[in-house]
Amino acid sequence: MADSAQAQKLVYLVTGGCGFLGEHVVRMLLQREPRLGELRVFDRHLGPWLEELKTGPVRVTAIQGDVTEAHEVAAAVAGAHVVIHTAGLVDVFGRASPETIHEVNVQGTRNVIEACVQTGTQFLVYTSSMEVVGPNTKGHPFYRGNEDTLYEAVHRHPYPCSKALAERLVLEANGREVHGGLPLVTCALRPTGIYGEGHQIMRDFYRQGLRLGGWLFRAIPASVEHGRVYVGNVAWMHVLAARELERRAALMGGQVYFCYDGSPYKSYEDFNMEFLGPCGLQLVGARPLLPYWVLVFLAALNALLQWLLRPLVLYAPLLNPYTLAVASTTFTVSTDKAQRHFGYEPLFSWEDSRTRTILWVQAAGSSAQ
Ligand SMILES: NC(=O)c1ccc[n+]([C@@H]2O[C@H](COP(=O)([O-])OP(=O)(O)OC[C@H]3O[C@@H](n4cnc5c(N)ncnc54)[C@H](O)[C@@H]3O)[C@@H](O)[C@H]2O)c1
Ligand SMILES: CC(C)CCC[C@@H](C)[C@H]1CC[C@H]2[C@@H]3[C@H](O)C=C4C[C@@H](O)CC[C@]4(C)[C@H]3CC[C@]12C
Repeated sequence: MADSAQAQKLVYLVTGGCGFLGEHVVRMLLQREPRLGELRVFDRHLGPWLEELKTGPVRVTAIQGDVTEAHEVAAAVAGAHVVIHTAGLVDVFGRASPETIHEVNVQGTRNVIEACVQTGTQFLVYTSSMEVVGPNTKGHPFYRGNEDTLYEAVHRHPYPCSKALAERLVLEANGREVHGGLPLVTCALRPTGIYGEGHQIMRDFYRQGLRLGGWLFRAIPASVEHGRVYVGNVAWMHVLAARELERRAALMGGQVYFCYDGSPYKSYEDFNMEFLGPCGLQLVGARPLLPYWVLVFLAALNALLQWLLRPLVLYAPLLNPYTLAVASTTFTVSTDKAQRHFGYEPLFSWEDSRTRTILWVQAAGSSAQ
């Protein structure tokens, strides 16, 4: 990737490339990365949509593999110039065990780093999460904060714990010597709640609203702001960061960046209504219909039932003490660090992001997808 090799074609590897975000990163790379020569898509579960990409001008290689298997990761990384590591177990509902979450998110990330070092891959972009910062277990608001805002990050839940540990590994690996003698350059991107085409929780809320005759019931006060960012912009930020890591290694190496765009600051439910409203749903109540303590009680009851039923059946509802805390604690970002460091500007306006998401909810909600 030297000056003389401007026309050199690059090999990119996207782990988790068949997930919600990963698919957008894969498609974005194909559309917007002119130096792309080969795109390797690594995932435990490969999507059938990959087949259609194989007919284009860029070589697309689908690799079924597990990030917890070091040899599979090393084989996929060998010869790649850039790795975008989005693979992760996103579970805040208690579906997977804490050990499994740790294994995939922490050991999987360690395997990716070691594979880069062993095989000589120099550039690594890691998909972190806002949750490496918060909301914390004390319910402190993070109001339009940035990467330098002081905040007491206290993690107990396995998912944010694992993302925080993995992010630290990635940042600490910056500067390590990779095979061939060059330094590894890493950075971490921290999306807030991602929305857009492929967002399964949004689709689930839509279907639930349809089942309830078109009504959803407000649970969280409208004054609680929850950060959201459009998936296309998060993908674009990954592509840009990966592209600029080489040229701006000294500035970007070892840095974290919140993902942001022009999406409005709203409560989780009011934000969802931006899409579900035009799809025919209504949110009942200007204020929460149930007192907060009732929600706390129901969330605790769900956690107890999950624990009691675990030997028999997996009971993993959306409401639990952790998701209630996340949804009811203000956490929003306001920053321009990605713009200053690597020239990021959102590719999709809020209007565009909204329209694309509405069209997807309408299509996905009515199909058996
Ligand atoms: N969805 C959000 O709101 C959000 C917000 C912040 C950060 N993130 C982060 O973004 C990344 C992608 O999240 P997503 O929402 O697209 O989730 P997702 O579940 O849709 O995608 C994750 C992908 O990783 C793959 N994967 C899981 N375990 C694997 C393993 N052991 N080996 C190989 N592949 C494996 C899955 O098959 C899946 O395709 C994650 O790292 C997540 O922590 C997501
Ligand atoms: C209390 C109920 C009314 C609603 C419950 C909503 C709950 C399922 C939602 C609220 C906030 C959501 C999380 C948030 O957008 C950010 C992230 C970060 C990311 O790394 C993984 C997904 C996650 C945890 C969202 C999961 C769903 C949450 C908790």
